Amino acid sequence: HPQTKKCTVLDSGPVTSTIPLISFLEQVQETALNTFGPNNFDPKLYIDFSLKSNLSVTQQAFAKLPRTQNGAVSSDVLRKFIQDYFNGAGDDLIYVKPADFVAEPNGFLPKVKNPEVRAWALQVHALWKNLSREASPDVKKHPELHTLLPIPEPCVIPGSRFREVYYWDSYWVIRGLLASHMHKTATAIVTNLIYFVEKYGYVLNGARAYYTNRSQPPLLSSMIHAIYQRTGDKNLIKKALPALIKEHEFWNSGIHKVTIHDSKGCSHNLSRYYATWNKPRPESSTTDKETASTLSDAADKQKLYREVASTAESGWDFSTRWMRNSSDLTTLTTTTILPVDLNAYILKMELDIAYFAKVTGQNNIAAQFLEASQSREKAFNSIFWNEKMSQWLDCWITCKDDQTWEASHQNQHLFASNFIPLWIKPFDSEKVMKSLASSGMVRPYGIATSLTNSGQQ
Ligand SMILES: OC[C@H]1O[C@H](O[C@H]2O[C@H](CO)[C@@H](O)[C@H](O)[C@H]2O)[C@H](O)[C@@H](O)[C@@H]1O
Repeated sequence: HPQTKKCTVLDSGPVTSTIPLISFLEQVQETALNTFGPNNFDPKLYIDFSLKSNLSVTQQAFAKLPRTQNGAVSSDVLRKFIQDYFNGAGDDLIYVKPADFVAEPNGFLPKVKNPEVRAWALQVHALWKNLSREASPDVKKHPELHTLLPIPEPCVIPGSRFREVYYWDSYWVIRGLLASHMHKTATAIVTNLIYFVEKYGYVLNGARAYYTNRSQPPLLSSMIHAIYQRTGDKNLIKKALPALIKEHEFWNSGIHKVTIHDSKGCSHNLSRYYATWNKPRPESSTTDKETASTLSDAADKQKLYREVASTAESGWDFSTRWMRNSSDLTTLTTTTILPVDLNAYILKMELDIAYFAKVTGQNNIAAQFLEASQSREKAFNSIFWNEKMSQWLDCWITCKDDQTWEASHQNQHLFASNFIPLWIKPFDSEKVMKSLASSGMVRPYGIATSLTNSGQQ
């Protein structure tokens, strides 16, 4: 709109400072890419190393490595340096057998009768042993040597290159653990996530020092709700409530909060993804620099890095959902999109908090969060709902002034996220179910994230 004030071209958002170890490991990462080449190169491997000696000793040794005229280090020299000065990625996490694991739990999947399927389900159940870890004592004793963050309880990791606990993965981990009757392990996981809220003010993307600039889809209240339904553990709820209220504040204040006016002039408060970072993500630094290499302007690169990190906060990471041009990753514009799923998770958080407060006799809090949920429900109907398509659509926004935004348009492409509100009681609707069923996204083995085969995640 010609009269709309153009938002700042320069990236001026907040940035969380990082530890010196990360900057050093990024140098090692870059050197490794030059030395070993791009084939099978995983930048995250290098940022997950822990140090055998202190940082300055390691830095000095690195600076002294023999280099060719163009600064390259030979493969043999770099391999030896890595062996001498670093512990392997993931070595600072110790395998631990979950205390409540039994090979065949009583009453396990009672409806599954077919012996072959039961045998397979038990094999899947046994995977908990492979995926359970605790931080080595050295992580607590010498945090400056590790990018891994200490957590108070054992955890379950996604596996493979994801060697640490992740926020939203934990939701499905917990659903699985409950099916496996492992309530203690499930409770330990939420204890770790609550610890993050107490320490950082929100749940980190994952338990690494390079994940302290963003969160992930906020499903903590849903995890606690699932556990409570199974165990009736009121102590857990009492302990969790202050953390959940703090997390709610994180998503509804500062950079995450967007006040938007609808077509009738009513204002609504909704939330967006926004990372406090405007550099390449350390765990993907070489990849992000490559993505930004087509941009010549330093300010444009900075803005793109902010969008990249904010997209990682969405948990979807890269998807045409966040791109203006579906074949160009540099057109990511996540921070100017109001996402249906994020706001649905927050609405669920509000309903869960109200419920937990009621269960523990804190009626004022219950009333306050019920009211918040009603306001968000109104915003859903006004900003996200599309009557013609019978689903909710992400809303692209433009900035009106520093405080207020206006809806620019709804993104009419089909995404699985358009249907997330169905998961929450007030939106349970036959009409939307029909539109999901006919969307083309329901496939034999699950729901596709979108209908665009873009090669993105
Ligand atoms: O399963 C763990 C997570 O894996 C993906 O994202 C993570 O990896 C990215 C690159 O290594 C990182 O930048 C991002 O912040 C991490 O969360 C996946 O996209 C996530 O949904 C998933 O939780």
